[in-house]
Amino acid sequence: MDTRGPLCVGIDPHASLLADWGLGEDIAGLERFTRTVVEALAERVAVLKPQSAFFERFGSRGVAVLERAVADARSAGALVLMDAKRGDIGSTMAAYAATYLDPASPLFSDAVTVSPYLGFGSLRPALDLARRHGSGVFVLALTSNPEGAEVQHAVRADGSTVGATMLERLREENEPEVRAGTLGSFGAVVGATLGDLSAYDLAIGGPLLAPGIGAQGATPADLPRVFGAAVREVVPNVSRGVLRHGPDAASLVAAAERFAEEVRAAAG
Ligand SMILES: O=C(O)c1cc(=O)[nH]c(=O)n1[C@@H]1O[C@H](COP(=O)(O)O)[C@@H](O)[C@H]1O
Repeated sequence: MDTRGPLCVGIDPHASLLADWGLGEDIAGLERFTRTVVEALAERVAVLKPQSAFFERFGSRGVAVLERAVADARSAGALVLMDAKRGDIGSTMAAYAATYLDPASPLFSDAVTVSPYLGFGSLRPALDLARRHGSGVFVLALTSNPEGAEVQHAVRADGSTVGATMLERLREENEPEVRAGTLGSFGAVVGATLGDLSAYDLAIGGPLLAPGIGAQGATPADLPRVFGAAVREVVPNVSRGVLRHGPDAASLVAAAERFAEEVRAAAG
């Protein structure tokens, strides 16, 4: 992020975007869309975040497009954060972890998003594998969508909210790295749409993925107000807000650069 700018661009091939780009809602359209984004941005932006659902919906050939995108983006020097939002009992979680966090897997990524709502402890296989291979895990804590509150703001027996508990668990997980003076590899997903979060301790010693800028209504200028001092650890994500400028590669690049510049100006 220091060298490439503070931005994560999502690769979300929505049917509506394929249509806007003059592409078919089929494998050829998916392939062209994905290749255009990777070729335009993988040498420039810090992080690319493919949203797995948009590829899985095309079956095995869609997943093959995703595999290729991950490999091409990584070899162009971008970090790949696989947005898979997996979560299951620990023994099954181990298989999800192997899918995204084992270097031998065709979908091996620098990091993966996971859902902790089967209990933070159920994520242990992913946390351990990420630690072993130097990759990362982003845990849903306070999501950008309004429906998230009914789960994440729920108050536990000890008076803390579920979302705050996830942040606390991540803080514990990052402790060894923080003690060694580095940023930990275990991040939280915290929506940029959520307004003032000063009630939460966002200092988890790891990165904060902040989706919601652009199509969901948040702007880079909101980041300091939402994240306070933790704004330095924020990785802002924009998907449709950049992708709607395609298929012209120069327009995609210009849009990503504009967002990165606005983030820099806002977050310092
Ligand atoms: O984990 C995520 O990336 C995520 C978490 C969240 O709380 N909200 C959220 O929008 N996302 C993802 O971030 C992207 C946002 O896309 P845009 O709204 O088009 O910028 C989508 O891929 C979402 O699935």
